[in-house]
Amino acid sequence: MAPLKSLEARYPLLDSNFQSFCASNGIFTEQQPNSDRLKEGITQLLSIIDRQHQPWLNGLQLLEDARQNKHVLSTGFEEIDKLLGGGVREGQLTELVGPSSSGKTQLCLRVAANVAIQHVGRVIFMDTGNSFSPRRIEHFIHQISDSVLSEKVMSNILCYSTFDIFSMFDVLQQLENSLKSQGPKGDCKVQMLIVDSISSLITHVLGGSGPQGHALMTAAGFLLKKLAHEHNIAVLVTNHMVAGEGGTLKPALGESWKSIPHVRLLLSRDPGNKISNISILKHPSLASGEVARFVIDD
Ligand SMILES: Nc1ncnc2c1ncn2[C@@H]1O[C@H](COP(=O)(O)OP(=O)(O)OP(=O)(O)O)[C@@H](O)[C@H]1O
Repeated sequence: MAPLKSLEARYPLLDSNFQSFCASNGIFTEQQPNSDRLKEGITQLLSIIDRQHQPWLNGLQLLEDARQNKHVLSTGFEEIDKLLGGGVREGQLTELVGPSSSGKTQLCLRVAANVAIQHVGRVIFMDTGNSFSPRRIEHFIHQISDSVLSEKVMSNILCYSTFDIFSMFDVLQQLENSLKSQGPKGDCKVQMLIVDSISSLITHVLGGSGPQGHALMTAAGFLLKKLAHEHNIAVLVTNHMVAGEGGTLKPALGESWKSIPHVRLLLSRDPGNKISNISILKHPSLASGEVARFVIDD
């Protein structure tokens, strides 16, 4: 027990309970107190424990991480990419706010098709309102490129239907477990996670005066940002709009949500007009208020 005990002062986690657990499971025995293999095992165990904690990163390491892992994914719309400095960024939570029929779902489907084609990555689409349309995706794939194999691209877009916030947590947890076990060099990297719409899941639990709804909303935002950051995924969520005071439209997830996403974009389209407008409401490195015009489908 002596070598493990000697580590106790440096690593308080290796307390007497931990040592007894190791001893009772034969991880450490009195017979081999100086075994090199055992020391190696302890070092490995400690590094696993260390990895459970978020490391402190300095500015240089963060810059290196941004350069190597947090790529910008083209949306497939030149005008939006130009507005956003290349597209949506891995590691960030991007929110698309817009009134009903402004084209949020259509834009998500088109972006999903583009990411699966251009970036040869996997896209997870969480459908909360039966809005996912494989036919529409196929249509967009042919629109983007007629030379790609649509079967292969389609098979890289996975759809999960979730109709309440708790099943969304379950799916996100499963996703996190599979990403952890797959490691960074999995066969086909998950590059984008889309939740259309996150507001329809959260507004159900926000009603009433209790604090649980807000806690669930914050937990959902935190989990999405954690997945984005730790697994270098671009997360895109939609937020519908509701009538506020005087009938003016406002995002369904309002004041207490707006600090959660890294990027907030407002989508709008006049009825009967093919041209959509997208403007920056919030961005960590770009000015708000800039607008781009684009056409989702010719
Ligand atoms: N399969 C389709 N083919 C062609 N146009 C479509 C198709 N589905 C939807 N649209 C068009 O796209 C417009 C935007 O629809 P979309 O579902 O993207 O809006 P939304 O912003 O997600 O609305 P909501 O918040 O109500 O879900 C629709 O009004 C319709 O004109």
